[in-house]
Amino acid sequence: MDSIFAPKSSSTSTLSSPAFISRFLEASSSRKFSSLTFVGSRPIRYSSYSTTFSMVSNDVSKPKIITGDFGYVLEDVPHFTDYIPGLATCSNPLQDNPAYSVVKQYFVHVDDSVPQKIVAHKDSPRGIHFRRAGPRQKVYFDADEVHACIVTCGGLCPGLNTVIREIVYSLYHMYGVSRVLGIEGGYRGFYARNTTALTPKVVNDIHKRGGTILGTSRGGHDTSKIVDSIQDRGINQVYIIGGDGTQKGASVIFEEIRRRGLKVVVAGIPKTIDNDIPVIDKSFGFDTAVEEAQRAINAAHVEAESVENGIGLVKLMGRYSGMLQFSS
Ligand SMILES: Nc1ncnc2c1ncn2[C@@H]1O[C@H](COP(=O)(O)OP(=O)(O)OP(=O)(O)O)[C@@H](O)[C@H]1O
Ligand SMILES: O=P(O)(O)OC[C@H]1O[C@](O)(CO)[C@@H](O)[C@@H]1O
Repeated sequence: MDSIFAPKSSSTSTLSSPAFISRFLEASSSRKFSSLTFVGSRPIRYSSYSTTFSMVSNDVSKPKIITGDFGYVLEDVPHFTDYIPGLATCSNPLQDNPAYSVVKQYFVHVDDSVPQKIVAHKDSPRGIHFRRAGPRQKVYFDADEVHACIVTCGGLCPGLNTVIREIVYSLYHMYGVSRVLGIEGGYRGFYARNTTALTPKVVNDIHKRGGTILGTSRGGHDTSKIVDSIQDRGINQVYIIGGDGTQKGASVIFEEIRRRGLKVVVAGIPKTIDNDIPVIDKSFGFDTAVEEAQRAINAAHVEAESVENGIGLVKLMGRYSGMLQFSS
């Protein structure tokens, strides 16, 4: 969440790139997260270690690839600094926050990236890397300037309300932002009349409830109407929580925002109860799903054991992913 705020573009020799781990690889299952757009960006300085960074593609429809020495490949994501050069920056408000300023190395270094594969051989190429998430020292928005919105799309997953709450709390309490709007009922809520003002008070208890307080839906993705609404409402940070379809939608929203040259950040927050995203440790809600599944399995086990030739059958969600079944 901190990565929505990105550090300063230095004046020379920089390439802009997003701060969230930008691009999740396709899952081993059928789920595709190939076009996630995450927010926050920072310049990539030519570091002393990797001296040959070069941008291979800066087309939003194609992967943003940066290469370096020893077979280093950074699969980056697009960001508004790609098309709005020379944006002013300011210090991250967290630098003055006693809760964070005491922690050494709290901020993510501009050159930090996360390797796709942990195991490597001494002679093998360094391989594919992703932008590392986390707070940067410099950000692109003044707190007063920010008008954020949050939307949830696709199916339900445990933890959606917790994610909404954390975004609101972080924006308010860590970054001093006071305008956060809840878009109701998924993508189509952008062009509906109703919205919800999200304040710490409004979201205080929502993590104790299931579902999403914003409501969700499938369908209703009209890109230009959505971006019209973003523009008309003066929104400049868009937090989109949802699955692979939702992230494809987020990607085309960003493309339209880019086409219009708007200084608007689009943050895709991946939601999958199936935990089928490589690179990240665990997707939110997965643990709860495992716990619930265990309850069902245990109950079925008791039933099955209590009768002669008893069989317990529990059907779990997951389609082509076996993580939930395996873990339960
Ligand atoms: N290729 C796409 N381009 C634009 N919008 C899309 C695309 N695919 C899906 N969407 C939109 O994203 C929203 C959610 O998509 P979808 O119903 O596929 O759920 P999902 O995000 O994949 O979540 P789940 O994993 O629960 O199915 C819908 O409003 C849908 O219109
Ligand atoms: O019923 P369908 O179309 O297979 O989709 C259900 C899938 O959606 C999810 O509920 C969420 O992605 C999966 O767990 C599940 O496998």
